[in-house]
Amino acid sequence: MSIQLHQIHKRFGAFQALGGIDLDVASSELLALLGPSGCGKTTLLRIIAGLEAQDSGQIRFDGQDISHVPVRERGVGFVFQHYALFRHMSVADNIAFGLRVRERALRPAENVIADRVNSLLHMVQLDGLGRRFPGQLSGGQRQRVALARALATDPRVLLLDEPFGALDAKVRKELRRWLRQLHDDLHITSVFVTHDQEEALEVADRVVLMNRGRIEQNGTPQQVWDEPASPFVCGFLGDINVFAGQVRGGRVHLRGVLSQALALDAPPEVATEGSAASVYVRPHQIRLARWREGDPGIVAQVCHAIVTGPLARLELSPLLPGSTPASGGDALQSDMRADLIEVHLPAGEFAALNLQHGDRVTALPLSSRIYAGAPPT
Ligand SMILES: Nc1ncnc2c1ncn2[C@@H]1O[C@H](COP(=O)(O)OP(=O)(O)OP(=O)(O)O)[C@@H](O)[C@H]1O
Repeated sequence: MSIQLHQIHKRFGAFQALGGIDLDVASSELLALLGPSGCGKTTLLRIIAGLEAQDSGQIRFDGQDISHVPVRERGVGFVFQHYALFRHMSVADNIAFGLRVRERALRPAENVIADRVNSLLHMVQLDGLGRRFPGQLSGGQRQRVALARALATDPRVLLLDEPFGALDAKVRKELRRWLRQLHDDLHITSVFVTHDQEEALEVADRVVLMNRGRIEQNGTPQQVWDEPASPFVCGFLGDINVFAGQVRGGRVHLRGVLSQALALDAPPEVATEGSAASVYVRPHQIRLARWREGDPGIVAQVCHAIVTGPLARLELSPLLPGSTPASGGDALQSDMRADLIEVHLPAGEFAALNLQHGDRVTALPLSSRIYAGAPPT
């Protein structure tokens, strides 16, 4: 079952929650709606489900307009963040619920329901736990029951709202891999909401980045990671260093930090001489070396370093323009400080550099994304 959304608008009073969403979800696709709190992800999911009415725009399932079809007739399964299981019902009764509330003519016989419940319990790896009550299960188990319950009625579309949001990091990781596996087995068109970029990139076939009720980018995990379409997307997907720059002679020169022999190629859309640019560099895309006169890079001092397992994370304090790296311009003492630079490097490389607090280094961006305009303040 494919889903097509066309120009979905939604207001809550004067507040525009969705400002014209166009989105196609292919049949059997697992799509993530990703974005910061309040950007409209849940509202969009609820509109697809029919739990919320759009102000305008169309929703089609397999090309058929279901914009005004009530929730019960849309054939969607829904999983919420907070389990939403019936606490007074056993696990088996929870899973059977959607089948038992069907009108008499469509309701399966009790033995058919029992078989279905058993096969769903098996699918979510909870064999033998049908008689337990939700209070006797772990959070991860409860979410799997919620998923089994959503699947019981053979929905055409599965919608999941932060399904693992309330779980601890380890269980969350396990369950998202398991969800991916389950999706690969069932091929049910699924849309899930998350504000966790790692979760979206790891699990989804396609990621839709939302911001303030609009879609900023729509692409495969690889596309949005490698080619973020906007500063917002770049900043949202993982840790980032942002530098102010200026175009001179077709190249971008950094401002606000002291750099040596460093100019970056300006992309065509940022080529106007003298114009402002923003340079986005991920912490692992920086090469670090002990400072030497003339070596290319941003001149900085080591502020802070921690090693966790295979990774060293450093914070560097860049020297300010006009200071001289060899003698003065002590960035650590200065009142005027630029933002700290975050650098990630393999722990072995960090150990080999043998850096101490206050040591002077050059930080060379190996790869960057450059956008027109000054960085956001
Ligand atoms: N029933 C409502 N009445 C008024 N405002 C609402 C209502 N539902 C949502 N909103 C507002 O619409 C905006 C989008 O909400 P929504 O729940 O879709 O965001 P979200 O991206 O899912 O956020 P989160 O990740 O925090 O759940 C928010 O500013 C929210 O306060």
